[in-house]
Amino acid sequence: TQSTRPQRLLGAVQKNATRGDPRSVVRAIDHFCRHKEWAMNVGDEKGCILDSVVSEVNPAAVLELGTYCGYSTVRIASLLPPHAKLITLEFNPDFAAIARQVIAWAGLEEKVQLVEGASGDWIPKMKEQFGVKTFDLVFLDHWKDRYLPDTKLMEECGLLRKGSVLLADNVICPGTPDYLEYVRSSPRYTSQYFKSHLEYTKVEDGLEKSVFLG
Ligand SMILES: O=C(NCCCOCn1ccc2cnccc21)c1cc(-c2ccc(F)cc2)cc(O)c1O
Ligand SMILES: [Mg+2]
Repeated sequence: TQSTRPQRLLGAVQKNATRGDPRSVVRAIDHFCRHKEWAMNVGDEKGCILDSVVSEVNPAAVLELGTYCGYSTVRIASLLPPHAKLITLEFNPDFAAIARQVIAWAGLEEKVQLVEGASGDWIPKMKEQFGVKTFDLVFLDHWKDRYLPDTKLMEECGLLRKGSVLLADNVICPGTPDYLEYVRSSPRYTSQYFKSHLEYTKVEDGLEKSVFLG
């Protein structure tokens, strides 16, 4: 039977990356997506911006909304201090199954908890289910029309503290206009746009970094 693109991406990781070497996993995925098949990973250009924000925040607790094949999960987890935890949420069970194997190949299982399901269902249960107090960093990369409702939900559930950083992918392409309007106009956030390009293309895209002011 036909393989899926995520399965072929995993094959490229297992063929070209070294077990336990997160950077080689990232490099293998970027090479596959640039030269073989495009896929919706944050990619190498926006990935460098992601890396710099993660390093600056040096988070103990991270939430990623949208795992896909685990590319940004591996980038983030490889930069976390010891004992820091990354919870990543994926709606699609087939994507989740591939991501688990990519994360394992990178040797980062200890730092990552992959949860399957919808953000609207899981965000209200984060504290009781995972013993989370607040998130130091949230990477939004899931359905673009869920960025705003889920940000409001995280506020309501007390998952953000003064200084929590939201980093949102795709604020230009595919675009998240209602979310951008909200974080840029709300007195409760300080927002900054990092201009870049849609992964593996010349199309404009960017990341929006928003600091919650409490
Ligand atoms: O659609 C995208 N990502 C989202 C996937 C589903 O996420 C669903 N999902 C994952 C957890 C989760 C939790 N709760 C609900 C839904 C939840 C996405 C799309 C593009 C893109 C840009 C141009 C094109 F021509 C075509 C596609 C680029 C990106 O970087 C993206 O991230
Ligand atoms: Mg994205």
